[in-house]
Amino acid sequence: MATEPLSRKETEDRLAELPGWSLDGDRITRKYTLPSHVAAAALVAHVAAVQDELNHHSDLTLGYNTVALAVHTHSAGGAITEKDFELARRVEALAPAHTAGS
Ligand SMILES: C[C@H](O)[C@H](O)[C@H]1CNC2=NC(N)=NC(=O)C2=N1
Repeated sequence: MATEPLSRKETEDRLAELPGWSLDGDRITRKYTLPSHVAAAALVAHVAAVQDELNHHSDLTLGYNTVALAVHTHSAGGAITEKDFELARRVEALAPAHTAGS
């Protein structure tokens, strides 16, 4: 998986395919709302397992009924790379099973 920084246009093109995700400074971010705090914690555990699988570990924050991700690539100097979008797509794919919404 390439870890070169993506251009602004490459980033925006990929974000257009990921509703709910947006650019916040030098990271791509999304916040999910869950039906309960325990459901939110379960989503955190699931995302953490995917992060280990991909060896790509974003900030992952448990709030009250919420889970927030802020993703960039440390090894690319904090830039946004294709690895960030791979993680975002994987999280999008698993979120519906947790009834995670915007
Ligand atoms: C040694 C290991 O491959 C690196 O530390 C990985 C682990 N997880 C990571 N996560 C993120 N977000 N960026 C990285 O550059 C990164 N590098």
